[in-house]
Amino acid sequence: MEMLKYPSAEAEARLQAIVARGLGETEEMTAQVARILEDVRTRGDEAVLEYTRRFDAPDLSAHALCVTEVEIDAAEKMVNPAFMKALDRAVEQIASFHRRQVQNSWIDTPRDGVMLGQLVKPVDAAGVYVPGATGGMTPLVSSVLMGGIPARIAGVKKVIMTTPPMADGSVNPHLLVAARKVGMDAVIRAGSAWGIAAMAWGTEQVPRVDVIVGPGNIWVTLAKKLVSGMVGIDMIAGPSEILVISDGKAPAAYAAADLLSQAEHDTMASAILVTTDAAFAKEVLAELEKQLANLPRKDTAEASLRDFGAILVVDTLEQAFDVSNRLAPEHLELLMEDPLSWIGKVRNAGAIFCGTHTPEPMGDYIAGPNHVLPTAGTARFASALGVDHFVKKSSLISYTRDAFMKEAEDVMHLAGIEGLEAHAHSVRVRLEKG
Ligand SMILES: NC(=O)c1ccc[n+]([C@@H]2O[C@H](COP(=O)([O-])OP(=O)(O)OC[C@H]3O[C@@H](n4cnc5c(N)ncnc54)[C@H](O)[C@@H]3O)[C@@H](O)[C@H]2O)c1
Ligand SMILES: N[C@H](CO)Cc1c[nH]c[nH+]1
Ligand SMILES: [Zn+2]
Repeated sequence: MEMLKYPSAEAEARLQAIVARGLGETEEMTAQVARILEDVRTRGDEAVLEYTRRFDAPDLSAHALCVTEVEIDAAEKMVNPAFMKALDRAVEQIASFHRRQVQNSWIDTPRDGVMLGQLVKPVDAAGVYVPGATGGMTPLVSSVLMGGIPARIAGVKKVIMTTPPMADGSVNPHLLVAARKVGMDAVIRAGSAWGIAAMAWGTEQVPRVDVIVGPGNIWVTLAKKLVSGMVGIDMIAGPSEILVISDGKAPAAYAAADLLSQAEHDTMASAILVTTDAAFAKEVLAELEKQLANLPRKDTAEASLRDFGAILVVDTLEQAFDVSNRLAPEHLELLMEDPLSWIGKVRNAGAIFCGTHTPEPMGDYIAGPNHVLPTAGTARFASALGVDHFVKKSSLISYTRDAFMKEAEDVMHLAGIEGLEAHAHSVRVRLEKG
């Protein structure tokens, strides 16, 4: 990763390349995902099992898509007290944050004889995708909480989750314990596009859901995009992103560590530093080298920094915020003095982390807000996963006879302009009755 002065032609080219990454899909990838979706739609469990065996768990047995209660009982005996303590704290803090998001139904009487309102109702069934990488290598326990807790708070009756199994067909015990903790009704061992397809269409063993939420790699995200419309989806929550704005006053080691925290997620993740301090930029570059050397996921992080990373040196912090607003990053870190006084400059960002002691991973695991966030520039219009993604709102309308009489003429007039006589007649027939 090189250091670039911004604005400059080189920095512009780099930013364009990062923006152009989008989801990173090719036509062939989209076609492949479409084929998988169709295959699962027509062949159900047989197809899901085939893909799971081919990509993740060669030894998966024929009837084992759903994890059993016995497996979860066994998982509870495998996890240690430190995990349970951390899990309990995370659950409590995430639940407390999401309870504040609940919207109640309301009724109003804005005009004499007219009652209007909005009924907020949960969807009947929701599916939570929990990433696990090939063979369940990076089981995102925290994503179980981020999907399950808001669904439960919204009042969804049936909440299931699906995740790629490990090579022997088992699911990581920490995922299972977290699933029981948030009250998942079923855990399905199926990752990638076939996991999404199973929940979207329903199969013999997997219940069909109304809404699918959760993050994932390019295959998961493409599948969610393709099934959306037939089933609700939360957003495009693809490969992770971080943009750090720094005035150079925090230790360079912090900035480097925070960039790597997201780069290690995926070769397609993106990590960018924008700073007003050229000497600091150089120090961060050196720190990245140093910290990368000891990272177990060095190869992934290195590829991410090479392809979608950048260190930009700007003249002013205002320029730094311009760059950030253009990219609309999933995570924006304000690693600077008095970050709150700059909040007004942020227009597009999934989540904003303020100050030296708020590294991005606090939000990934424990702070309370959801870590499922819009990526690929979609923070321009999309928001963090929350209770709202699990409800729908029905409008409520009621007129008394007198109130109807007052507005009937106007309705008939508007219907006439639209050329919709039956609409007008539905009002006229009542007017004529008096
Ligand atoms: N935006 C967010 O809110 C957010 C939150 C957490 C994680 N993430 C992102 O989620 C992703 C997690 O990715 P992951 O890989 O660890 O787990 P994942 O579960 O998303 O992907 C693994 C699945 O993809 C399958 N797969 C691999 N190669 C494939 C291919 N060629 N065709 C079809 N399927 C294939 C694997 O077999 C496995 O089932 C990362 O990109 C991470 O950055 C995003
Ligand atoms: N940073 C991810 C969102 O992009 C969420 C996560 C889960 N576990 C670790 N990180
Ligand atoms: Zn993370």
